Amino acid sequence: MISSLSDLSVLHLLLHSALTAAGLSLAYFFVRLYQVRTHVRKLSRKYDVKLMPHSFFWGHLQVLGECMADIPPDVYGSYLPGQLVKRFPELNEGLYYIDSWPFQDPMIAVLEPDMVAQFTVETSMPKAPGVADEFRPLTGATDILCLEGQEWKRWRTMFNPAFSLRNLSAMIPKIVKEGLALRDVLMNATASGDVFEMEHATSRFGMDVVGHIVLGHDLGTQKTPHPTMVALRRQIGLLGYGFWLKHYNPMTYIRGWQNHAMMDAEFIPMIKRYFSPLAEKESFKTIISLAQNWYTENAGKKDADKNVFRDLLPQLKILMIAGYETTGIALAFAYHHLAINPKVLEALRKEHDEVLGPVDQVADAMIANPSLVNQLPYTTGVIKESLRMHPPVSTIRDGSRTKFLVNGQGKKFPTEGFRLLSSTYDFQTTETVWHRGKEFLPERWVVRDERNPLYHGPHTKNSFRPFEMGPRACLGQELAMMDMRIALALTTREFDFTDAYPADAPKMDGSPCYNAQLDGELTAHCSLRCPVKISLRTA
Ligand code: HEM
Repeated sequence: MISSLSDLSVLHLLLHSALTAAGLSLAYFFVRLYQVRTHVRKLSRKYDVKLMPHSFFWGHLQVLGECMADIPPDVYGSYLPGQLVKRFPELNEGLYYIDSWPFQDPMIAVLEPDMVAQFTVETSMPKAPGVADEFRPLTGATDILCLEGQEWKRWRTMFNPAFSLRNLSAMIPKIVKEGLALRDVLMNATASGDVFEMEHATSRFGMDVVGHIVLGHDLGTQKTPHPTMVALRRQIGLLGYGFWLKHYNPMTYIRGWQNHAMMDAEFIPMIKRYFSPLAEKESFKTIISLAQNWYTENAGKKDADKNVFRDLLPQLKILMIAGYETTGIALAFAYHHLAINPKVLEALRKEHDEVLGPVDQVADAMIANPSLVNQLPYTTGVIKESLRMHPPVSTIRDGSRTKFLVNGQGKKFPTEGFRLLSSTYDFQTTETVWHRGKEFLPERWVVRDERNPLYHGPHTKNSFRPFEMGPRACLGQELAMMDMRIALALTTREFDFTDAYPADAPKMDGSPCYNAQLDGELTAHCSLRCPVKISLRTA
C-alpha cells in the first residue's frame, strides 16, 4: 500500500524508468529492423540475388510459416531448405537468402555441397555468433566447439591424440563392455515385449563410451542414472539458439547454477585425481590425461598459468554433449532402418558371421583382434546411410564482407551480414546429388564399379558431410563410427527389431521416422525417439 509522498515518487520513478526502457527497446527494435531489411534488399539488388517474397515488416517470416505449415510441427529446421526448393524451385541458385530476424540472424541456406566446402574447407569461416550464444549457459562459450584461432587450436592439438586410431584401438575393450551393456538393455526389452524407445538406450550407450574417453570414468548410465549426466541433460534443456525468451527468465539462471554445481562436484574430483602424481591411469589416453600432460609439460608458460578447472571444465562438458547425443541419435536411426529393411539386416548379419565369427564369441574376438572392427564395410555402409539420411547436426558459420560464394554456374553471392548454414540434410538426400537419395541403400557405400549409378566416388566428395569437413570437422568421428560398428556387431544377430511407430504418427516425406525438434533437446533427434519392439531372433 502507498503510505507516503516519498513512496509515490519512488513509484513514479520506477514507472518512468520502465517506460523509458520500453521506449528505448522499441526504438532499437525498429532501427535494427530497418537495418536488416534494407541490407537484405540492397544486397539482393546489387548482386542480382533472387529473393523469396520479402515483406519490410515480416521479412521472410510469413513465407517460412507457409512452408512449414504442411509438415509435422516437430520437424527439425534442417528440412526447411527442402521445403523452400519445393515451393520456390525457380529461385534455387544453390542457396536461399532467409531473413527471419528478429527470431534469427539473416541466414543463407547453402544447398550446393561444393559451395559449403567454400566456407568450411577452402576458407574455414568462423562459427556464427549464435553458436557461442547457444552454448554460453553450458560453457561460457569458452569450449573447443565455440572458440576460434589460437585458443581453439590449443585444445584441438591437445585432444587430437585421444582420437587417433591407435588410441581408439586401445579403447576397444571399454567400448565392447558398453556394447554388452546395451545388449543387456535390449535383452530386458525382449522380456517385456513392450514398445521400446530405442534412442534412450543408444544415447546412454553413447554417454557411457564418451565417459571413458573424456573422463576416464565408468559412468554406468546404462544401468543407473548418473547425477552428473542428469544435470548435464537438464542444462541442455536451458540452451538453444533462437529460444531467447528463456534468457529473460530468472529461473533459467538459478537452475543453471544448480546444474553446474552438480556437474562440477563430480568433474573436479575426477580432474584432481588425474592430476595427482599417484593417479592410476587408463591404458589409453583420455581427455583429462592429455590435459594433465599438457599442463605438466607447459608449467610456467602463459596458457598453463590459467586456472585449470575453469579452463578444462567447459571442455569436458562440451565433449560429453558433442559425443553422446549425436552417436545415440545416429545409432537409433540405424536400428529403425534395420527394422524396416529385413534384407539389409540379413546382409549385415552375413557380414558379421563371416568377419566376426560365432555370436557367443564376438566380444572376445573384437578385443583379441581390434582390427576386425575396421573390416566391416557393409556395417559401415549401414551407419553412413543413417548419417546421410539423418544428419544430427550441421555447421553454421559467419559471413563477411570479403567472402563470396560461387555456385556451379559461376555466379557470385555476397555473405556480409549473413550466417552461412550448410543444408546438410537437403544435399545428402536430394536425387540430383544422390541416386535414389531418399532410399536407405547401404550397398552404395560398397559399390566399386564407377558405371553403377549408386557409386559414391570423388565426384561426390563434398556431398557427404555429417561430421563436416575442414579444420573444424568433428573431432570424435572415428570414435563415433567405431562405437556404432561395435554396438551393431554385438546386438543385431541376437535380436529381431520391429518398427513400432503408431499408424497415425505424423509423417515427413512419407515416413514417421524423421529428424525432430524434441522438447528440451538441442540437436535433431529421432521423432518419438524411434519406437521399436525387440524380440529374440527367430530365423
Ligand atoms: C555420429 C556422431 C557424431 C556426429 C554426427 C558429429 C557431428 C559433428 C559436426 C557436424 C561437427 C561440426 C560442428 C560445427 O561446425 O559447428 C562436430 C564437431 C565436433 N564434434 Fe562431433 N559428431 C559426432 C560425434 C562426436 C564424438 C563421439 C565426439 C567426442 C567425444 C565429438 C566431438 C566433437 C567436437 C569436440 C567438435 C568440435 C570440433 C572443433 O570445432 O574443432 N563428436 N561434430
